[in-house]
Amino acid sequence: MKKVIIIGCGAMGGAILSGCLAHDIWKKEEVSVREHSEEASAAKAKQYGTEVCHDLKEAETADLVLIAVKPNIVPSVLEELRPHHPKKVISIAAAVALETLEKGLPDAEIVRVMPNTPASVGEGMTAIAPGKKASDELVKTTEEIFTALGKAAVVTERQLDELGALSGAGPGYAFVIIDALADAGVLVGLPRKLAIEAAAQTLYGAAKMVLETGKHPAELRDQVTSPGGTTIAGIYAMEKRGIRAALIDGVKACLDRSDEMSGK
Ligand SMILES: NC(=O)C1=CN([C@@H]2O[C@H](COP(=O)(O)OP(=O)(O)OC[C@H]3O[C@@H](n4cnc5c(N)ncnc54)[C@H](OP(=O)(O)O)[C@@H]3O)[C@@H](O)[C@H]2O)C=CC1
Ligand SMILES: O=C(O)[C@@H]1CCC=N1
Repeated sequence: MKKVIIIGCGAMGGAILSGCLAHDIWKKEEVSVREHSEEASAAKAKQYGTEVCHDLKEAETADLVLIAVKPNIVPSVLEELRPHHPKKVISIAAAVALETLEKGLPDAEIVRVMPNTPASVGEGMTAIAPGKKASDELVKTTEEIFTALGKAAVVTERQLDELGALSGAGPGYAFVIIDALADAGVLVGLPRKLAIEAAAQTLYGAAKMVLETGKHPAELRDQVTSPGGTTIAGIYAMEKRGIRAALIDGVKACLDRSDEMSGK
């Protein structure tokens, strides 16, 4: 039996946990969760049907420790963990560099990972950057976990930060776009529920076409835009309002904030 400790079982830690349980990567009894208090840990354990990590001493014998707290909490978690010499650690914290993690836990094999919340429904996109001491086995285990929860790519640490701004934060952008398209549907007369379903399914279907055909998105867009037709009129109006520049600026601002947070 494996022993996995999840430190911080919020939006992302919980998404990874539910994905791993659903895909039989971990069994409930193999996982213990730790929150900032015993009470909070018990509540999360009850929610997911897992065990509670009562004492970080348990990290001494754990096969894997997943750090999934907010970046500003990571230093205190590293301090708490250090005396217990965890062997294998995955950190999903944005803007907390491998160098910082390796200084905090000098004995551990460490991998930095940038997942996203669609991992909870098996459609995640995860970047994996191995630390200096990370064994091939830990990288393989990490790839196995996140491939089961969607797509995963082993990349450099800089690319992980860049992907953080694209795919890590990306679901946030996508939900805004879906919400805005649904508003547009309501504006032209559709019921809200139908408008949300149509907006979400349309983005999902378009994304699937890009992934399955391997065609450039511009080529697929051309198939929708008849000359002098309706779609090109819509795209022209959106381009005039700077839709592309808004998205590019958004990703750049996200990366700049990540660099600022990690002191670059
Ligand atoms: N959300 C996302 O889409 C993504 C997040 N990440 C990264 O994942 C990490 C977690 O983010 P997210 O899940 O959104 O944050 P959440 O706040 O949802 O989750 C963090 C959890 O950690 C708990 N916590 C706080 N202090 C401690 C502590 N000392 N020990 C144990 N648990 C503690 C929090 O409890 P409480 O709420 O009571 O404080 C909360 O349940 C961040 O570092 C973020 O950068 C990476 C990719 C995507
Ligand atoms: O906004 C955040 O801090 C996290 C990092 C990537 C997605 N969400």
